[in-house]
Amino acid sequence: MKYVLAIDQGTTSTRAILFDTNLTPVFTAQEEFQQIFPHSGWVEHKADDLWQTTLRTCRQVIEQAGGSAADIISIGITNQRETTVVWDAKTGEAIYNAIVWQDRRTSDLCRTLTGAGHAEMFQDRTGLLVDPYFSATKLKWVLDNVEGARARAQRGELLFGTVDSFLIWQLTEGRVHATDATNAARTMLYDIRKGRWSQTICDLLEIPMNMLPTVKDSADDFGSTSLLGADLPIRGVAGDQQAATVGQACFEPGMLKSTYGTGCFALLNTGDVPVASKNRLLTTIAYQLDGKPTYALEGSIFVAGAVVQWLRDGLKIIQSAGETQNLAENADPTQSVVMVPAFTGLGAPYWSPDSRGAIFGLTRNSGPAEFAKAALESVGYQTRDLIDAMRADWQQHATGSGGEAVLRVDGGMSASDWTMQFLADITNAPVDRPRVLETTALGVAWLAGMKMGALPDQAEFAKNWALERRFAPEMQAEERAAKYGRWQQAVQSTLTY
Ligand SMILES: Nc1ncnc2c1ncn2[C@@H]1O[C@H](COP(=O)(O)OP(=O)(O)O)[C@@H](O)[C@H]1O
Ligand SMILES: O=P(O)(O)OC[C@H](O)CO
Repeated sequence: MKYVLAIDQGTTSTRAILFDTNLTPVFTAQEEFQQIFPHSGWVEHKADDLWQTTLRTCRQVIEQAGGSAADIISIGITNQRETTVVWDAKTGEAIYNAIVWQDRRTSDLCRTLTGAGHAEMFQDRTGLLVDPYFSATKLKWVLDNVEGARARAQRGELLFGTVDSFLIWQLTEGRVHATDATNAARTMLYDIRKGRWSQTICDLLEIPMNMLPTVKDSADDFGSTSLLGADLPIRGVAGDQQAATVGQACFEPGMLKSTYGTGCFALLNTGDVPVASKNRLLTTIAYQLDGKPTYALEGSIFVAGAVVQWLRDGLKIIQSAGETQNLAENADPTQSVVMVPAFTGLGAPYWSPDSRGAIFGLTRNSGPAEFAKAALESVGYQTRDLIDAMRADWQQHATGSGGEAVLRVDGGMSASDWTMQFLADITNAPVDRPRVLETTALGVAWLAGMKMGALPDQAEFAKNWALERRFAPEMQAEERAAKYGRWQQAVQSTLTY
């Protein structure tokens, strides 16, 4: 049997998955690694943990498949995005821990950049809002705070990369320093229209451009590795949310996917047009094939499944995530408890880093069931915020009817039927859950296998997308408006600007 190996290097764990040539996942290995919180709002990973868990999980799946690496046609890498690594160009050793996308240490610097009038320039070039979320200010922080870093970078002794780049460098033993356009688009250093690193931004942030990786297509030649038992080509690379967009076959303008993991990330394909958002969404690259970028509007929510983890690990009112279903079904329908899970600030469309969570509408009878229901509903409300913003941005650009807006969902939390039904109800749009929920790994496996000519082309791949269940909106318009109104009121009162 022949396989494609997908590496999914995520925020809390690394997974290696072997797909057969029908794109069925057949073997999986997964390893969690340490989360480091040195100060409030700081989040780091040991770069070597990201690499070692990658190497180990890859070796484990190959072992599971009978040990023959020669059966692997190609490798694809998908990754937590924005997370920033700076490493020694000779040894590959990181000079500082990986600074994770959730890290807020550069919020003052971002405020200064915005205050100095640079926000528009950043949005024009990169499609992004100036926020600590992205790599640029994290890289500047390393250059400013690790002794001798900037001088060493200027001498060409240090390299920068997002996690994909770091792993490619390690896998190819230093031969390839590259990334793909989707990852580059998350750095806040890349001009998404011109398709090259922005000299203006690098000058402003004093980032030596010689430390930046070469930017390639999402299906491209990223070298090969001989560390897994055979010489294996790396041919697919994409940031995890973009890989999920590909895995969901959202190839037509107007198609929309939303992934529900720890956070939630919705991407709307806008075709070859980089739509500038007027509603505080991000403009990004969904994928780049044959040198041609396909753009997307993205809404990023920092807390989705994480609110369920909080019910389990913080409040301890459930033992497993699945229990929320039963609790929500049995909640008192006369209560209107609203939870705003702004644990680490609010992402799109509010971008309020200093907001904190709040609960409204408690009565003496509010208990675990009402809390669980409010937690699941908060995910639906936040998605509605994004979709309203997307619709507003998209309507100005889309021509023709565009058809019915359908939301394709995936990620761990999309297993929750109750949440998916509420999502359909509150957005007033059908929610489609596919049979394969491993869309992130699937997307990059397809990119890597297709590049080798071993998997179907884009049209054929899109045809194979299969629906498991459609959730159709059932809620009455009046109830929807009343509920969403309460959410809007609640969220407004947590904003700090
Ligand atoms: N049945 C469920 N109901 C509600 N939430 C769930 C359910 N199953 C998983 N989750 C949530 O989904 C998240 C895990 O999804 P996953 O896609 O593995 O996330 P990540 O890739 O971000 O680690 C967890 O936050 C968990 O609380
Ligand atoms: O690793 P995940 O699945 O939490 O995804 C993280 C996103 O890429 C951050 O932008």
